[in-house]
Parts: sequence; structure tokens; C-alpha cells
Amino acid sequence: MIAKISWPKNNITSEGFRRIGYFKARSKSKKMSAFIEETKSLLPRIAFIACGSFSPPTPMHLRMFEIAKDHFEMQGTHRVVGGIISPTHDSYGKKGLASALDRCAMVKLATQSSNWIRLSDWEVHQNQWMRTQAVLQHHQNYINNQINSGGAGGDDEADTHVAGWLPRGLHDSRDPVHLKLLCGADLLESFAVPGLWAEADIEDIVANHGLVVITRAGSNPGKFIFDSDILTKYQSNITLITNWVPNEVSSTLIRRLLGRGQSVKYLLDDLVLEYIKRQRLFNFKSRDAPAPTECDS
Ligand SMILES: Nc1ncnc2c1ncn2[C@@H]1O[C@H](COP(=O)(O)OP(=O)(O)OP(=O)(O)O)[C@@H](O)[C@H]1O
Ligand SMILES: NC(=O)c1ccc[n+]([C@@H]2O[C@H](COP(=O)(O)O)[C@@H](O)[C@H]2O)c1
Ligand SMILES: [Zn+2]
Repeated sequence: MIAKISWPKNNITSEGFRRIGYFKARSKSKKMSAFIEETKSLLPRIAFIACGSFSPPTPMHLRMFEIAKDHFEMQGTHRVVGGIISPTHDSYGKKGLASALDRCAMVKLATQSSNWIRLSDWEVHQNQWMRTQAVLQHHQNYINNQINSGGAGGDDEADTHVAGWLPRGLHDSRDPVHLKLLCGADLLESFAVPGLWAEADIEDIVANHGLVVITRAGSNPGKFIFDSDILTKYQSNITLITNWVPNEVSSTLIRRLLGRGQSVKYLLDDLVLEYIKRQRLFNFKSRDAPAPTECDS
């Protein structure tokens, strides 16, 4: 309990002076933290969007966001106000892609403990697979509309309900929020796969949005940027961040272990794992399950 402090009246004792000093120091440090908060609030606001399969979401997908947020906040250059996970459309058709419904449910569970990373299911609800540039543009436009209208709507999603992926505190100020694409180094390197990405999209992403790349084993993003004229040209818009605590977990490895009936506990969020077991995703085989009898076949 905090002791009640009686203020010295006329005859100020040495104890009184000590207390006055204490209050002065306290108000000084209060002023200082208010000053720091005010300074922070002047920094440009940014948010991240990660596009991928998330089949299933792994702790590394979430770590990417934390690593990126730490980076910008420690540099003291930006305020990170939100993180968005946007699973790709079912028609992306990649091997091992669970249904959008299941992937979205798993992302929701995986982000339950975060107060700033959220699911956007906009991409999966489109009629077809969307290019990443279009996904970025949609979310950026939606954020801009929300800010300009003070939260009163602005486009299709807002007409019915406010999108759940919008950063909390978006309306704390009218300052713009700049959305950057967050990815691992392997996604950056996929820019070089012939026919996979349109050059105009790559240029728009790096020139007008910005790219935040987290290192990943087996990739050399610094060299990849050096080797590309377009990426070198817009290098100032690409933030390359070294992950000093790498974890080579990947959705592919999780799917492989699950399919073999091996444990993935501690590699995956418990809630996500429960969901996978319940829905029997990824050929999940339980070693505890009774051996099939003749009647089962
Ligand atoms: N361990 C990791 N380190 C850095 N980035 C990662 C890591 N795992 C995934 N990412 C990034 O997360 C995003 C989504 O990736 P994706 O859904 O393909 O995950 P994945 O684990 O690579 O899955 P898969 O094995 O199915 O390819 C991509 O930008 C990818 O580079
Ligand atoms: N041209 C493009 O915009 C393009 C090409 C390939 C993949 N992608 C996206 O990149 C992400 C890659 O995810 P995976 O690493 O799981 O394949 C997905 O969100 C996919 O939609 C975009
Ligand atoms: Zn991948």
C-alpha cells in the first residue's frame, strides 16, 4: 500500500525538503515520459501485412511481426500500429493448402494472444486468387478511406461492418498509416522465379509500399537485392532485418510430421494443434488412435 504523505505546512523540516525533492523529481520524470510519448506520437505510422499460405500458421509467422516491430521501434523511426495476416485464396492451389476456412480459423487462434496482429480474410473471400500488389493496394486504400472518413465508412467492407483487421487505435489520430509488405527472405527470392511475379507489381510494391524482409536460413537477401536493378533502385524502401533467433520451423515440416503421426507439440500453438486434430487436417494421424479393425475397412 502507498503511505499517505502529509504535506509540510509552515515550518518545513528536512523531511519536508526531502519530500519536495521527491515530488520535483517525480514530476520531472513524469514530464520526461510525457515528452517521450509526445515525441513518439509524431513519428510516421506504419503497419505490416504478411501474405502467404499459412497452412498451418507457425510461431515463426507471428515472430516475423514481433521482429519487425522491434526493429522499427528500436530505430526510433516509426510507430508500428498494426499487423495483418492475409492468407492466400484457395485457388492459389499450392500443395498442402488447407481450405481457406480452416486456414483462417487457425490464424484467428494463433493470433488470439496478440493485441496487434490480426487476420484479414478479404483475400480468401475474393472470386479468385489475387496478386500480392492488389492485396496490398486494397488494404492500403481501405485504411486511407477509414482515416479520411474518421471511421464513418468509405468502401464495400465498411458499408456493412468495419473490417476486423484494422489496426486498433487507427482513429487515435488522422495521421496516415503506411502499409508495408512483411515477408521472409524466401518470398523475396521468389521474385526471380520466371513468370511468377509481374515486374510492374514488384516495382509498385517496393516503390510505393515498402518491403520488410526477415532473414531465413538458405536465403541470401542482401545478395539478392544487389543482383536486382529494380530492388537496388528502391533499396531505401526495403528493410532487411536479421533474425538472430532463427527457428527453421515451416508449415511444410509441420505437415510432414503430422502426416507421419509424429509430435509437433511445442512447434505449434497449442490452440492451432487442437484445431488440426479436431478437424483431422494434414492427414493427421494419432498414435493414440486404436489400430483399425476389419470392421473399419
Ligand atoms: N522460419 C521463417 N523465417 C522467416 N520467414 C518465414 C519463416 N517461415 C515462414 N516465413 C515467411 O512467412 C510468410 C508466409 O509463408 P508460408 O505460408 O509459405 O510459410 P512456410 O512456413 O514457408 O510454409 P510452406 O512450408 O508451406 O511454404 C512468407 O513471407 C515466408 O517467407
Ligand atoms: N504475382 C504475385 O503477386 C504472387 C506470385 C506468387 C505468390 N504470391 C503470393 O505470395 C505468397 C506466397 O506464399 P507461399 O510462400 O506459401 O507460396 C502468397 O500469398 C501468394 O499469393 C504472389
Ligand atoms: Zn513458404
